Amino acid sequence: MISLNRSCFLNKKSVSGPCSPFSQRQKRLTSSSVRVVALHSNRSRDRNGSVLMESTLKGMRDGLEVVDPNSTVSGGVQDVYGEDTATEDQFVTPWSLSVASGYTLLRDPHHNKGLAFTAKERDAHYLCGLLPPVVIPQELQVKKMMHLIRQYQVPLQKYMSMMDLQERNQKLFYKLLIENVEELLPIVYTPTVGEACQKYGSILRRPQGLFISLKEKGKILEVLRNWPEKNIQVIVVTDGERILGLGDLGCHGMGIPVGKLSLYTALGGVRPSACLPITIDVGTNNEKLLNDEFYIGLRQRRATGQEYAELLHEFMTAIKQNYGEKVLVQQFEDFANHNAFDLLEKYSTTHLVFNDDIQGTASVVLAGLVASLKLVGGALADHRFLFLGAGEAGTGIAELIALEMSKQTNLPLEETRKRIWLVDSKGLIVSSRMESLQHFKKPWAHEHEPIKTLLDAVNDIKPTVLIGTSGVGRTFTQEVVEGMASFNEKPIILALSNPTSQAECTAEEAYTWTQGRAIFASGSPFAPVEYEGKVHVPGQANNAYIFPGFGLGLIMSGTIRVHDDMLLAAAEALASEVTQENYDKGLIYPPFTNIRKISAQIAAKVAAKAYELGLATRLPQPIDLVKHAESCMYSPAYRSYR
Ligand SMILES: O=C([O-])CC(=O)C(=O)O
Ligand SMILES: [Mg+2]
Repeated sequence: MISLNRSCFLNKKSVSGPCSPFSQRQKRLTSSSVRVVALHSNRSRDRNGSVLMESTLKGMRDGLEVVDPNSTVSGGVQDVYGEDTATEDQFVTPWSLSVASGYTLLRDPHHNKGLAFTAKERDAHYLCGLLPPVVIPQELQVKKMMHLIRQYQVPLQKYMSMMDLQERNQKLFYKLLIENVEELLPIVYTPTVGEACQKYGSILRRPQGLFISLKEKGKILEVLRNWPEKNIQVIVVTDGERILGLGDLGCHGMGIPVGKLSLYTALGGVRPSACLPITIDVGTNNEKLLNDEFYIGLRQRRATGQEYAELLHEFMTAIKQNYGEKVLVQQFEDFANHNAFDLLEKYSTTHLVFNDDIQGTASVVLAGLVASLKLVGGALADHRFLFLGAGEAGTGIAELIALEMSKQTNLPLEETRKRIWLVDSKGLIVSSRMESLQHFKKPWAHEHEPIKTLLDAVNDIKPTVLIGTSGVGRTFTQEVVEGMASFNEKPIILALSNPTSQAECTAEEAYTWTQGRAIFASGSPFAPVEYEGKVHVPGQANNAYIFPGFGLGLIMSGTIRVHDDMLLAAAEALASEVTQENYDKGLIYPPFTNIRKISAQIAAKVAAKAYELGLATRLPQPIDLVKHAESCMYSPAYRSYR
């Protein structure tokens, strides 16, 4: 392989196709399957070697930070390959590497188009003979893949076939996902991703993210530099200790950051090359994994205390050092409660961090509650809330509801919290338990007699809203749900634990036990239920509604810190997307089909709040933030290669 130094970069005209003088000469100079690659002539490189658009350069010369009006990419997203700045009918060069071959092009998921390579492209890029003769458009490829995926009966087979596609042809993967979001979300995400994590050791093919284990202590920065992409904007990181409601899956938790980041791209339009999935491996306390000869992680019990804190601190420091602080949303995902709260608190003042299980879930649930008020009437402060589960999701949601109530009523937070009750594994959280409570539960310890069971708490508190976040399935029993139905005309019941096996009750149970009166949503999807001739469509109160748009809003505005008001703004934006038609079906969330449009609305509201709070650094503020968000979004359409 020949590699050229930078002075040898050629301009656009010099490699315009198979007949250009340069490419003829190059064919002679190199082996028949090797060629030299050009970068666009209208680009220059900054001090770090990144490509700058002419208009940006002009802006810098003028001493201004500008937004290129013609650019379809912004929000600090660098378009190294020129793919996103080019319209679909312009030509781009599919490599920024100095040398490539047709064979490697087919094996490069970023640029591979499979059978969609045109005859001209096959000729120009040394692909002849490497593909069968037929040329098909991307639309037909989508149809073909969907046909294939629908033939698999087992969800995990569908998952694996999607993962194979992601490794083979990234644009096709995202086009499939975007165009069939309702059908494929349960495959690449909850609930199937849960099963994939449980079996990750045996289904892992090519690693899709970075594994940082205790063995990497002292050299995490070096490990980060092994990742091929440099312009990272979103990191999702797990330590695998509480994967969905499935518990400690150690290193197998990697499926979660990979799945979440594919939604950042498909639902929120963040460029795939800007996304980095990370699993931190400090061991596992899962005996089954420790004894499994195929387990892929460290075979030791979890490091805790100082050892854990030091590794995490080195990681957080290295992240900032390597990627800077403006362009990074760092999403903590599926950590155990004790670490999740501490990490969020510790790093929220120094890093752009976000915990999806605490904050994303809170925002999505608040949106559903705001929407459900249209169906049940009253203001938030007129309702009584009872939670089963006082961990990340439970206390996170409770706090955001209390905050919103406080904004609406001008009552202090301490007062509005009193309308919210939480039950944990030891019963109702009351003030007599204060001493023994973990710190994140303390604000919810109200004056009350101790109550041991959820059923007794339901009958005593008489909540209008019952929310399950305990990670334990089948805990909303018939008696509990019937209790809710006995004192509420339309009981609001949210069974949020994931995956489906951990849901507190099924949609069918919720509708049947309330004679079709429940307003029901769940974390994992349930099919519509017919009860006495009426079809009820359950909503999916899953944080996937919020985090992709939320992340896009932070990125496009160059926000440096997350603020609770941004979570409230995201919730409002989501609630306002529920249409009358949705309400008529009993839905408190809009369908996922329009999620990219919804994400743009959420991104715009989040960015607007960031500008208002003075936390945005990408100036000047674009006039139309929704249009700007839409223009920042990654498109999975193929580009034409010169
Ligand atoms: O992944 C999901 O479906 C939602 C989530 O964050 C969790 O359950 O931990
Ligand atoms: Mg999670």
